[in-house]
Amino acid sequence: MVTANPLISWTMMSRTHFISFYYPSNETLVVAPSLASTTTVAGQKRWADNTAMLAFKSPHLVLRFQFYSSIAPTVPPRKKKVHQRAQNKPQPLTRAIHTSATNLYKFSRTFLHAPRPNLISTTLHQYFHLIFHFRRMATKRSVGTLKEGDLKGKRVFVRVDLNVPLDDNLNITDDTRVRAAVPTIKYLTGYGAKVILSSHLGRPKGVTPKYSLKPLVPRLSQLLGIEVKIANDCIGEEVEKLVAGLPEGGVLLLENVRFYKEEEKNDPEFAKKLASLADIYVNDAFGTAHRAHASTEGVAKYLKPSVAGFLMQKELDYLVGAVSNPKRPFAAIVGGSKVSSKIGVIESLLEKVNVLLLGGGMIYTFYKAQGHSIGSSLVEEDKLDLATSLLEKAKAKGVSLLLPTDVVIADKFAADANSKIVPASSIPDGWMGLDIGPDSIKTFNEALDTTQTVIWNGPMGVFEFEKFATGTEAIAKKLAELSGKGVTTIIGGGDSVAAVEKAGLADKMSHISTGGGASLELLEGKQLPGVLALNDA
Ligand SMILES: Nc1ncnc2c1ncn2[C@@H]1O[C@H](COP(=O)(O)OP(=O)(O)O)[C@@H](O)[C@H]1O
Ligand SMILES: O=C(OP(=O)(O)O)[C@H](O)COP(=O)(O)O
Repeated sequence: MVTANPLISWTMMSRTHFISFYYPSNETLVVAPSLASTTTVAGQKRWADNTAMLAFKSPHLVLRFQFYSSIAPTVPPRKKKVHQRAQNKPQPLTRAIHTSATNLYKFSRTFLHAPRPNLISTTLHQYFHLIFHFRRMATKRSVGTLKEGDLKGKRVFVRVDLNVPLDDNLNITDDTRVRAAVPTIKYLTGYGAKVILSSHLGRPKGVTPKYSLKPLVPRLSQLLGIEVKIANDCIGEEVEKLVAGLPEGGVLLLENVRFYKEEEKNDPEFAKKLASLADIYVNDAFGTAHRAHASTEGVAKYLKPSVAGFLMQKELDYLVGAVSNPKRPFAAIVGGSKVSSKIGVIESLLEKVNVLLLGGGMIYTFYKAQGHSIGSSLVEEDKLDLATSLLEKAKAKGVSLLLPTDVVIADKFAADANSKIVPASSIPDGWMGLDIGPDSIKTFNEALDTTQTVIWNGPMGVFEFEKFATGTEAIAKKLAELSGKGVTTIIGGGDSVAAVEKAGLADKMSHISTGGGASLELLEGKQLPGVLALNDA
């Protein structure tokens, strides 16, 4: 009988989808026959002979499904004869899921003697929820499906995320996002498309010169090997003229799309104006995919096809793929200062991970919730109850949630502050925790040594100050070392990525995400409007 909450994951292979139900307890394990084996054969629903129905005990896998979807129009040769019908007339994915789920229900009732019918339906509910979520996120049409015939001479509106940090002299201090945008642009120009690039920079209120995209032009031109033109606006006559004058293979960068308040309001008229500039829409702005704005979501309604760029695809592949079906043990490291926006992520991560390490500014909310003195450390008073319930939830789920045992404290928030190392449970008044301590680093490293997949979001301390960068650097080094041993390491979040870049370890990691908020929303199980708006594969 199944009693624990399931973790459901979905892996998309080239032509087959696997859905696995993981129950983190020593319960009965059942491997369900694949859908292809259970769907209608010669007018009869039956289990195929070659699929064993297994029921045995295991701490992990309980139910595993396999089905063929609409993107998998054929079944493997071995099954050709039996599944003639499935081969000739592929089922739409949604029907396949439905059939699959119905079969699971019947199967469970018949072969497990329906121990808990309501449990089965709960499982199916979650099953549907997750499948639709991941399916909608992961099966969008790719820019790679567009070839010369589709692109030559066509105007392509490409939403990129060029929201890069600039110093006071408007020099780019981290060009990761510019470099990440290049493959899609080069692909399009290579096929003779006329590329219209659109992005935001910062959060301007109206036209604000310091948020102009002009400083991006030299670096973009250098990376693309062509002279990128810049418009003074993102809509209007002048822009239309510049677009009309674009040669095949040319690139025009529109001015900051957030100079119009209509952008963030996802105003349909504004979206139409943007769309009127082009024939095709490509969204490659993963970092902004969690925003339903005119240039990320609205515009897709008026341009066909609307497809995902290569960066968008890569991000979804890694984040959806690695998190939906991770190699285990699976660990998450969450730090940084955005406690309120990350505490929800912790809750959803507890459903997925085996190990959860917390650092950065959010730990003090947990300590305070446990009754410890935290001095003047960062705390979100309204999240104390949530912190307590998360600690209980982790315990109930058997997730190893580790808080730092010692911290580096400072007498002020400054690079030259006096500092000392104290147990995390006794921070004196007037002092604030700004980094994790050496014992914590050791414990975290040991915990990470056991893992196969690690996602990291948020630094362990105020790494911008050398004195408080040790914990963050230690984690970056550990992940680089683990990557070398075949562990999948995924870094998301602007500051975490900056810390890894600063340590010179970015190229050692399996994946560096260009989206902080976007990757977190994805991990939380939220749908990204910028992805949903695109055409299905
Ligand atoms: N103990 C702490 N107290 C205050 N700020 C912290 C602490 N630890 C880390 N930070 C700050 O958190 C910021 C990054 O947080 P956040 O934006 O949540 O991360 P990310 O951008 O990686 O998602 C950094 O500027 C860092 O200085
Ligand atoms: O930098 C971004 O987000 P991130 O800091 O969460 O990675 C994106 O460009 C989105 O910007 P926004 O959070 O102003 O919408």
